[in-house]
Amino acid sequence: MNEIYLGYTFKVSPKQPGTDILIAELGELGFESFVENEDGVTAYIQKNEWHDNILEGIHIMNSEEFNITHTFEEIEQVNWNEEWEKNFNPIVVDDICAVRAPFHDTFNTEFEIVIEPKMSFGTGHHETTHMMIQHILKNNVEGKSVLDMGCGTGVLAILAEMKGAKAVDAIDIDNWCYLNSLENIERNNSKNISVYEGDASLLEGKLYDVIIANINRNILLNDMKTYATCLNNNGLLFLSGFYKEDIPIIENACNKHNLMLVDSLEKNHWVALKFKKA
Ligand SMILES: C[S@@+](CC[C@H](N)C(=O)[O-])C[C@H]1O[C@@H](n2cnc3c(N)ncnc32)[C@H](O)[C@@H]1O
Repeated sequence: MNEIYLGYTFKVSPKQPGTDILIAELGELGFESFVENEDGVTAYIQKNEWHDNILEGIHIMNSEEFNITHTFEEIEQVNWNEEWEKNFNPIVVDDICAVRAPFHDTFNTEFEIVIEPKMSFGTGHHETTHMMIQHILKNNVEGKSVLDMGCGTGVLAILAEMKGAKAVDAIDIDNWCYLNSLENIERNNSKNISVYEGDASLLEGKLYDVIIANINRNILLNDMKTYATCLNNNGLLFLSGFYKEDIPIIENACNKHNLMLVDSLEKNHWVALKFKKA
């Protein structure tokens, strides 16, 4: 990765949920990597994706509820490994599933996933990844065909495979995530996962028993019809990447396609919903 990046360091008060909201908004504008710190977050964007007024479209910066200041610098070469290594602690979800880096000690949990996340989203630290892991742990995927849409590091696809899914497709629109998922799949010795770079247009003619999509509200709404078409009857759809306030709009879009809400998890304002196709 020799592209030139701009690194914005934001101080956010109150830090939560301000930092999460800010990260979600920056992600929509093309910022692609986020390193949280004590006061907020440093967000990176490639220079060719950047323009002078980029921060003007960020609603939370004009909100009276939060005080956000920032500095920024141009960076010739970011040492991504160093960045994420200093910020990546192993996590254990419900004492059953650990997500750790290759340099951490092993855990004695039923499932252990080794991830080298680099710039891809999905170390299990983010609330949405954590809750999607919880959903997968609670549900039977044995012998099922699974789609992990917006796979990031591939962490959710890897867990589904470890839990006995017979075939898993993992798709991400981002080239870096696609490559990182391939690496992590090999690292975890996953045999039944196929990774593709692209979006919902790759799904034509596909059918799954379970679809997992942790992306964001607008992309989920946009692609809902495709997900519904690709889901077998009685199939399960797990959705995350949006806030509690977005539940009615997401549920409404799902209901239009015979997808009924059957379970929900919430963590720091983020939610992860389970739908069943009638
Ligand atoms: C919030 S991350 C989730 C990563 C991982 N599944 C997890 O749970 O940690 C969302 C991922 O969706 C990808 N993405 C964004 N838009 C997409 C689209 N239209 N189709 C497929 N993937 C997309 C992003 O590149 C990013 O890796």
